[in-house]
Parts: sequence; C-alpha cells; structure tokens
Amino acid sequence: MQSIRRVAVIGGNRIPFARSNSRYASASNADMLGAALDGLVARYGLAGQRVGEVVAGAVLKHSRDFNLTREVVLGSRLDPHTPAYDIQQACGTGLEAAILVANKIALGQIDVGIAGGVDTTSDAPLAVNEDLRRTLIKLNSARTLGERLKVAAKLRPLQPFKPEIPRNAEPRTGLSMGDHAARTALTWNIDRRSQDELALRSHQRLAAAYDRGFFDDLMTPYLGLTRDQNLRPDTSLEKLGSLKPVFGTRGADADQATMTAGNSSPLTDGASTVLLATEEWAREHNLPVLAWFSWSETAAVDFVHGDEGLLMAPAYAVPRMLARAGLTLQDFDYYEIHEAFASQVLATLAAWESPEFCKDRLGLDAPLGAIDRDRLNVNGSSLAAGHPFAATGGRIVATLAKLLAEKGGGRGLISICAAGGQGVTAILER
Ligand SMILES: CC(=O)CC(=O)SCCNC(=O)CCNC(=O)[C@H](O)C(C)(C)COP(=O)(O)OP(=O)(O)OC[C@H]1O[C@@H](n2cnc3c(N)ncnc32)[C@H](O)[C@@H]1OP(=O)(O)O
Repeated sequence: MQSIRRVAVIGGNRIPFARSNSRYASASNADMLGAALDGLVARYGLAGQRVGEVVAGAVLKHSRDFNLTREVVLGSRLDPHTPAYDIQQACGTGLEAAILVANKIALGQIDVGIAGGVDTTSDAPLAVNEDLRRTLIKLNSARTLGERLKVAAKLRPLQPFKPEIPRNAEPRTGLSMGDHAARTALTWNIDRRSQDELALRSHQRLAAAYDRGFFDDLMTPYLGLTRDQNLRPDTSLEKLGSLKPVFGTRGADADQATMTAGNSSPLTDGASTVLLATEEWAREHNLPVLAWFSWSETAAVDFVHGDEGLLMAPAYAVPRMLARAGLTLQDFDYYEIHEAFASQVLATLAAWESPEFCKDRLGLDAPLGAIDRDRLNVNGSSLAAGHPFAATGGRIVATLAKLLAEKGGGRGLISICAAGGQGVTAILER
C-alpha cells in the first residue's frame, strides 16, 4: 500500500476578473482559462513539461467544449501528453478541482498537477428551444430529401428564434441564488447595515492588497485589465446604503429585502489556476512551498424538501472537517469564506454561533462559536473581486497559500457555498 504524501501549494495565477459584458465580452472560456494557464506555465517554468493532470471546469459551458480543459492544455505550452479533464460542482468547481488534484498527489498517483476554473456570463451558452433542437436532430439524421422535407415542414415560422437562456437559478425551485439567499437572510435576521459593512471591508481590503503588490505574482494582466474591474476603492457605507434591494423583493416579505447590487457578488468573467505538487517535486524544481493542502470536506443540504438554506452547506461541511482534523473553529489564522452574498457569509457565521443550530442540526454539545472578524477575508473576497463561478476556488487557494507564506506559518480555512445546496471546504497549513 502507498503512504499518504504531503501536498504542497506552489502558487497560482489568475487573470483580473471583469464585469459581465464588459472587458472580456469577446473572450471565451477557453481564451480566459488559456491565459490563466499560460501565466502559470511561464511563472513556474513548466513549458514543455508533462504535468500529472490538469483538472478544471466551468459552470456555464458551450456544448462544443466537451473537454474544455484538455483543449486548453493542447493550446498551451505544456507537453501535449499531459492528461486533462473537466469537472463541475457549481461555485465549488475550482476548489473541488484542487481537492481532486491534491488527493491524487497524496495517494502517489501523480507528483504534480494543476487545478483551475473559468466562467463567463458574457459568452453564455444560449441553446435553441427544445422543440427546435429535437427537430434539428431529426433533420440531421434524415436519410433522403423526402424525409428531410417532411421533418422541415414541422418547423413553425417563429419557433427558431426563441432561445433557451441559462438562468442563475435553481432548477428545482426556479428561484435565483439571490432570492434563496434573501430567504436565508430573513431566517437569520441579517440586517442591511452588517451586509453593507462586510461589502465595504471587502473593497477596502482588496484595494489595499493590490496597493501593496500582493497580487503581483498571482496574476497576469489580460485584455487591458491589471486589477479586478469590479473593485470600487471609493465606495462607502453611504453609497452602499443608497442602493435599492434587488433580491427578495417579491412576496409577503418584500418590505424586509436587504440584498443589493453592492452587497451581492456581481456577474463576472474570469479564470484562475493553481499549481500543486509533492514536496520532492517542489525541491527538484527549486520552487518554494507556499502552504500545505491538508484537509477538505464537502456537504449538501436539502433545500428542496427541508428548510435548510440553499447556500448553507458550508455550515455543515466545516464542523465535519474540524472534527476529522481535531481542530476548533478558532484554530485558524485566516478564514476565506467566499462572498457569494454578504448575507450568506453572515448567516453562516451566525449558524456557527447559534447553540440551537449547532445542537439540532450539527449534533454538537456546544456552538462552534465566533471567529475573529479581523481574520476573515483579509485581502477582500468575491464582493469586491467579483465571482466568475468556477474561478473563485483557485483565486482563494492561491490567495490563502500566499498569505500563510507571508506570515511564515499558520492555518487557513476555506469555505465555498455552491448552487444545488452544496458546500466545498478545505484547510491550508504552513
Ligand atoms: C453559483 C453558486 O454555485 C454559488 C454562488 O456563489 S451564489 C452567487 C452567484 N452569483 C450571483 O447570483 C450573482 C448575483 N448578482 C447579480 O445577479 C447582479 O450582479 C445584480 C442583480 C446583483 C446587480 O446587477 P446590475 O444591476 O447589473 O448591477 P450594476 O449595474 O453593476 O449595479 C447596480 C447599481 O449599483 C451600483 N453599485 C454596485 N455595487 C456598488 C458598490 N459596491 N458601491 C456603490 N455602488 C455600487 C452601481 O454603480 C449601479 O448604480 P447605477 O444604477 O447608478 O449605475
């Protein structure tokens, strides 16, 4: 039997994130993931090398991109003998890709691997409507002109022009991510001011991190962007407080809606990659280790039949991971909690502080307790940087690993909520 090996985070590379339908409007997922990968390959001298595996994904993907990651690898300077494949776990995709690569490294199946993620809401995969799709398939398989004419005769004049537009909504409820989060915000009494304060801190901290050059070796400029386009260093509590609610604005609780464009992550385009390896590989290639990828856990909640909030799965995943690792919630120097919405971060923290939630839902004798908020998302997070769904995991892993390297030691927690009621979490240590 093989033994478990330590997994090193060597570094990451991403492109600055762009607002939807803006700077990257004409870039495809392949273009953006390719740019993030090219930067990583250049930074770590991987040109011509056969990497164990490249695992990445996109939440919104064109049907032509059967294996987007492999296509991107074939277009890169990596050795074409590098295997590559796509995965998808909504906003957990990038972190799940890193977990997959880390597990293969730990088990001795590969020595080095790259994880990544990309998404674009500007170049969304519009599909033709279902009737037309089926008719076109029949048309394509018709063998004679007569058969083709018979199928074509069934096409109604305006039918082809009604496309199926992908929605940022749960298939089983029809509600958007934001409307689900708005329900959770009500359940946990998350007030508007706390959400706006969290959003403000995210912008201020991301701006400060850029100003001190933190991202200089984690990012490759792309299509004229050198910083995340959503970053608003000049935003204020007054400006945030003046924005109108956009989620939870229908139904009986509409007057209690608190979620705005300022305290919700924006629709974003972007890509990220992370390099993971064994200690030996890092030594042989003369590359310093930023941090160790030590634990991970996923969880899912039943938001369809039960009353668990759609984006609350990390509240369950983290305590399970802590129990396995023999740690408490307070044993961390940094907390990276993906800011899908300010209210969802605050609801997760409230759940961990709640004796009822921790007893009834987690089966614990005592609440997990509060965290030191000064250690939360210290370089900003998705509210400021933006959130190109599958690319967020890579952004967070690289950011946290570098933070730990800068500090010289410590432990960081990663928590990412995902559509479908899932949560992906991990621990990095140094
Ligand atoms: C998917 C998973 O698996 C899990 C998850 O992560 S769930 C989260 C997934 N992501 C989402 O659901 C995305 C949610 N976001 C959205 O749908 C949209 O961004 C949104 C509806 C919230 C806003 O869209 P929009 O109206 O086009 O935004 P935008 O025009 O940029 O902003 C609206 C206004 O707020 C202002 N604004 C936004 N942020 C601001 C800030 N921080 N400070 C000051 N003003 C701000 C803008 O300037 C704009 O003002 P004007 O109208 O005067 O120009």
